[in-house]
Amino acid sequence: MAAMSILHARIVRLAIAGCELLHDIELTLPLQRWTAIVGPNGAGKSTLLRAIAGLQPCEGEVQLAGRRLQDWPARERARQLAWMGQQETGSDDLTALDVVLLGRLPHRPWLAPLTAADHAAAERAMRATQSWDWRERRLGSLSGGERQRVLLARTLAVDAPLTLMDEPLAHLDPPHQADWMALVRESVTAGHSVVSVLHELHLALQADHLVLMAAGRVEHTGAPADPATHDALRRVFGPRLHITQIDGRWIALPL
Ligand SMILES: Nc1ncnc2c1ncn2[C@@H]1O[C@H](COP(=O)(O)OP(=O)(O)OP(=O)(O)O)[C@@H](O)[C@H]1O
Repeated sequence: MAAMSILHARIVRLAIAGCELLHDIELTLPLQRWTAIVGPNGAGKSTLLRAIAGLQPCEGEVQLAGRRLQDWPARERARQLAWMGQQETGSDDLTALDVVLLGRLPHRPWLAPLTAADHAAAERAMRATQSWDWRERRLGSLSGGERQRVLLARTLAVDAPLTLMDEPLAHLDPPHQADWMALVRESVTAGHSVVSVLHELHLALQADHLVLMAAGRVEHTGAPADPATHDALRRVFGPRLHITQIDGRWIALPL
C-alpha cells in the first residue's frame, strides 16, 4: 500500500524573469515523516521549497493535505504549514521573544491580544531550542547560530502539521545540529511532517525520505538506506562521494 502523503506537487515549469528554474516535477511528500531535499548548488532546492510553500508561483498544482494550496483560507493554511526561510531579514529590531511570538499569529484573530497559551507555546519552543536566555535580546544582536535557533523556535511555535525549512542547520555547531535532529524526530513522533533542504549530506542520510535534485529536476526519491539512492547521489555529486556506514548510520564524505 502506498504511504500516505501530506503534500503532492506537480510542477510543469517554474520560471523567473524568463529563466526556467524547475521542470517536470512530480513530488509526493510522506505524512508524518522527515524528508530531506539535497542536491548541488543551484539545483533548485530552495526554489522547489518556495514553490511548495506557495511563495513562488509556478505552472502546475500543489496540494496540501489533499486540498489545493490556493483553496486554503490564508490563516488556516498558515496554521497548517510553517515556514523557515534562508537568511531571513526584517525582524532585526524585534526581541527574540517577539520574533517567536510571530509564530503564533495564525492562531489568533486579527489584532487579538496574545493569550497565555501563545506565551506558553513560545516559551516551550524557545526552551526546546535553548534560546530562552536571549528572549530580551534583539534578533540583530545575536550570532548566526543563536539567530538560527530563535527562528527555529518561531517555526516550532506555529505547531503546524507540516514544516518546511530551508537550510535550518546553517550556522549551527555540531551539538546544536544534533539537537535539531532530535527536535525533528520528536516532531515526527508527535505526528508532524518535516521537510528540510540540507547541504549536510551525512545528516540528510538520517532522514526518513530523500529527494535528490539536479538541474531543476527531481533526479531521485527514496529511502536513505536504499542502494539506488546511494547510486543516484554518486551520479549527481560525482564518484568522489564516499557513502559508508558508521555505527549503523549511513554517512557521505567527499574524498
Ligand atoms: N530570482 C531569480 N532570478 C533568476 N534566477 C534565479 C532566481 N532565484 C534563483 N535563481 C537561479 O535558480 C537556480 C536555482 O536556485 P536555488 O536557490 O533554488 O538553488 P539551490 O539548489 O537552493 O542552491 P544552493 O544549494 O546554492 O542554495 C540557480 O541557478 C539560481 O541562480
